[in-house]
Amino acid sequence: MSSYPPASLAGHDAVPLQYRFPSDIRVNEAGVGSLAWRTGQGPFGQTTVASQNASMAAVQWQAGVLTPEECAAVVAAGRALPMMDGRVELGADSYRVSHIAWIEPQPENHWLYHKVGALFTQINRSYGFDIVGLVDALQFTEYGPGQHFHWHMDIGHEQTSLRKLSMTIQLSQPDDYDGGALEFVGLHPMEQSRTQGSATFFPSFMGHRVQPVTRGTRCSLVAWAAGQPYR
Ligand SMILES: O=C(O)CCC(=O)C(=O)O
Ligand SMILES: [Fe+2]
Repeated sequence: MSSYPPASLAGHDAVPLQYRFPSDIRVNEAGVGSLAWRTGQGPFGQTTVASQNASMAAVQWQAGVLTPEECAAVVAAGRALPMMDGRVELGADSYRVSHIAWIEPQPENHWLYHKVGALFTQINRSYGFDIVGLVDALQFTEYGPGQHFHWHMDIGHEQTSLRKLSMTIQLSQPDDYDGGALEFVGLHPMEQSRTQGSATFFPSFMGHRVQPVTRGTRCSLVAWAAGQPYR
């Protein structure tokens, strides 16, 4: 398994606060707030600390989470479902152009849900996010020539506000297609994510995109581990 940033670059050290917020705010008639601390407490010189999370913005890869046979089975299951137009329009621009199908938790797909559950539970030992399961079905995605998914986050409104940790599994072989690179804001394109059966994990708030496929077909399985939204 590998990750960016490398685990050795970041620690789990506790960080003292420069300034502490009180638990409440007073708002005057004009709607302007001011802070007040309880007697004996103050904003400065507090001993309160917060702990760093070394994996908070880390992308991690794991090779061989699905065998080639399992990848083929997921592609067959996805293609057997009604394929939906995954198009999302952003003004005049097509934000996302691909075909998707939802692999629901029917008995024949339980093995895949168990696999995804085990992968998330294991990788979350480093992220330490408050995740409880999946609220979305598993997403099978297929990109043909010219298809892509522009920069986006997986977190958004409504149900997507529960997403914490994203995973995409490569179902295609690297030479099945050209283009189609999975990229993250501020990081170099990563070749690891092209290996068939490999999983890429990342916090769902990280900006990412899939570059246009220029030849062939790229298939992926995408899942999101969910829990209580930020608070
Ligand atoms: O196809 C992929 O690898 C990623 C797709 C994606 O970012 C998404 O469905 O949110
Ligand atoms: Fe995404």
